[in-house]
Amino acid sequence: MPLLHAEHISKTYPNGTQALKGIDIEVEQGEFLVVIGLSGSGKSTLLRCINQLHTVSSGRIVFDDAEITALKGRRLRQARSRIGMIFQQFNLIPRKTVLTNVLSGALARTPVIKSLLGMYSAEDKQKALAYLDIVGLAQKAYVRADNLSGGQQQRVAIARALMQDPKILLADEPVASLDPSTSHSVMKYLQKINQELGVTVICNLHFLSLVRTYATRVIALKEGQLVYQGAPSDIDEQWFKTIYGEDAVEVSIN
Ligand SMILES: Nc1ncnc2c1ncn2[C@@H]1O[C@H](COP(=O)(O)OP(=O)(O)OP(=O)(O)O)[C@@H](O)[C@H]1O
Repeated sequence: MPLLHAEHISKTYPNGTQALKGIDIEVEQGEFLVVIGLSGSGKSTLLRCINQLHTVSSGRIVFDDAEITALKGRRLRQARSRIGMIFQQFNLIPRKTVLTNVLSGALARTPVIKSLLGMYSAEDKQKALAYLDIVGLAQKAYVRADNLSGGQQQRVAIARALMQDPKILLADEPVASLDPSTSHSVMKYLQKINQELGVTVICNLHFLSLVRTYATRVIALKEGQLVYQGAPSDIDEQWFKTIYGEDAVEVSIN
């Protein structure tokens, strides 16, 4: 049984744009799956449908044995709490400390009044510090988030997502705002949590050189359809042109 199974999912936005057109994917526990494709091919929409930020127009998604596309209310919140997400723009609260930002990842199981007052349990604080250590930022716990570099902020976002005890982490172009060397650093931490904590990762990326270094499997979208799935090493020049178009040229990120 795969950890995640998207069956023939389609998404049409209210303005009529058909962003996904009948996608089938299975993701096994422990994979580091990278999604590639031109801008507008549907990568973000796919991730947002998986964690139900967007509802699918048709098809169904089964995650961890539950059909999340059919869940509502508390059961949907429970299922979603096992799906972490990080974004291109990090989405931290800039004026709060790094530790407070990480603790906010525990919101799903913290009573609203306690979270408003910043009253997190000692256990959650310990856990947040341990996750900051995993992403190499324990010494920055009491620094304001907006004093950190972009790469460090993305690592805080990873620690925040880990507070949910996710089974799967969705990363929507996590390095698109970062320079090349910082991009590798963030990707290495994602690889670390995949390999050492066993968190399955689905990550949208633009640069094939990163894909080749970090992905255990790749899928490619083109105009909302799945056009490739396989090993990163099997993406030869012909596949590259199928995915990105005849005129595309590969650019490396070192
Ligand atoms: N909220 C929305 N309302 C209407 N159309 C949308 C919305 N979000 C995305 N789209 C459209 O859906 C299509 C797929 O967009 P999506 O953002 O999923 O692609 P993407 O591959 O992630 O692109 P990028 O790499 O630029 O982020 C595009 O045509 C886009 O313009």
